[in-house]
Amino acid sequence: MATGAVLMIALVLIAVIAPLALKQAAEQLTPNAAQGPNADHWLGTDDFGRDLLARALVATRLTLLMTAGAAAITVIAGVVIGLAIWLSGRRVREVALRVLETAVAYPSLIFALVIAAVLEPGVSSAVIAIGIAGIPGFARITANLASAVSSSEYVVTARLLGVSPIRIAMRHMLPNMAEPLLILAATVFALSLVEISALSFIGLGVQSPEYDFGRLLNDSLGALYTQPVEAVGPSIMIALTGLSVMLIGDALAAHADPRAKRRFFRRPLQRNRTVAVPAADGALVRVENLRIRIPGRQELVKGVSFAINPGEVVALVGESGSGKSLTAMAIAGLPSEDLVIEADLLRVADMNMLAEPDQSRLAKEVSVVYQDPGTTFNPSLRMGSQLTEVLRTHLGMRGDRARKVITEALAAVNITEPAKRLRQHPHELSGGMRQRAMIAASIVTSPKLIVADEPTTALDVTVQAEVLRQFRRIHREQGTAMLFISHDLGVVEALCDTILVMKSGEIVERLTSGQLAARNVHHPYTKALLAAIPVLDLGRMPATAGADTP
Ligand SMILES: Nc1ncnc2c1ncn2[C@@H]1O[C@H](COP(=O)(O)OP(=O)(O)OP(=O)(O)O)[C@@H](O)[C@H]1O
Repeated sequence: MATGAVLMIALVLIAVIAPLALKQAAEQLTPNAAQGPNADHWLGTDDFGRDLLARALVATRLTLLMTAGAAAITVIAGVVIGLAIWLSGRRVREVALRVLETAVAYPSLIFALVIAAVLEPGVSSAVIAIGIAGIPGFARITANLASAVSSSEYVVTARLLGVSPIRIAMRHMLPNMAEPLLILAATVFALSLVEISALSFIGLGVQSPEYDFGRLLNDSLGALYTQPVEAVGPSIMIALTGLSVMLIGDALAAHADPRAKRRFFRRPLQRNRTVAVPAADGALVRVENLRIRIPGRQELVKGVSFAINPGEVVALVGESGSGKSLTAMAIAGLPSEDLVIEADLLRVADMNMLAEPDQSRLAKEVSVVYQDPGTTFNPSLRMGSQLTEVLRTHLGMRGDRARKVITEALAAVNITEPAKRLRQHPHELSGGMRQRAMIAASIVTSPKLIVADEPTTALDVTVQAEVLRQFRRIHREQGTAMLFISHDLGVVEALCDTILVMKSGEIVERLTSGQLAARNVHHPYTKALLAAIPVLDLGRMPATAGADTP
């Protein structure tokens, strides 16, 4: 952004100052005709003895004004038309979209040439021609963006509430489309620059004695073999103007998509650390003094320590934003790339999670079940190909064998007609079914650890009970260790051996299941959580390995 902005500021300064300071050198006829570059005329002079550098700099004002004018016509008309299409009735919209599609199929420069040829050649006709020629493309893109926003719940609600279409467009739609539109506007500016220069170059744009970059290029054509340096000034100015706008557009795009930006700032995990660490203490997971922070800002997780023994079910409980998911995802090897993860020790089995552990081993030994079964699966792929992916990729199973294994796993989590489910898309399954399918997929590799991040929160109470039953069964049958995240003590009471209560990035209380059952809690926050337990009677799980709470 900085380079693009600095370049653009420099160009604007040139556009303001050059016509005032260099007009004489740029336009006064002198006897120094057709000189090559020299100390007085850095780019030489033209056939009339005018300074070529001065002319290129003076032309910046007219070129920028024309480009801005054309881009403004395209963007304003494009946005108005694109929004109007989505605010009008279905019939008008269908016809308008087809008309736009036909117009977009026609190359905009040829469209501009036709308009410019019809109008009298000159500055305003070039601006109007290029501006109008860009409208269909911009309107089409705006209509596409508007189509996504107009089906969002807040727009539908506003419609139901009787908010006027113009108000819906200004308050609800435009602000939510502003970022991509701004980025596109930068592209439109760069395109308009090239097209306006092209029009002037072929004689349909700016007419002598006025001159823009394209007109200067046109003037240089006659002397291309004898005085080729004449083309250098306007060419460089066109390239610099286009470059500055595209750099600004790129920066806007990076700003709109933080993931694109964070690659540059990514603080990698300590790659130089050894991948394998000794696991002599018998714990499956050991976390010592885990700290997670946003670079340059406060810590989100502030020195958390705990262990999970093989076969143990540990719960991380706490209010929203207390750092449960961050802790769990660091353990699962899925930390957010824009965060800094530090710890004295962070290991699963003998894998050092601060280094980059072997992906294939990680996929087999640690499974993750996420909160929202609606977003876990790719809606465009059938369940079969998604559920069998880990088996095919990491266990090298062939398709039919993988399908057989996953069919059995689906049946084990009480999914009816499992073979049929594999042929279905995610939306054809209920939320509870999708979550159980996720659980089935998480156990087929016989992982040592399942990290379940609020796996029941998005489900209704009866489905919650079924999903919890499945976790309990898996634990009983396979002895898999689990890290179970919840903000609900009632849910974890039925499932977990050890309960770690988190608040503001710290573990404020550690409880065994016995202590929790006996309501033997001390921290006021834990007491408050206990008071909020909903009734969900699942019975207790059989006791497993004892809690290891350093
Ligand atoms: N990538 C990130 N960049 C900046 N802040 C983040 C990031 N991820 C999480 N946070 C912040 O860290 C804090 C802890 O987040 P975390 O997701 O661990 O909370 P949680 O306890 O799991 O809450 P919930 O129950 O709502 O999921 C929150 O304040 C959150 O806004």
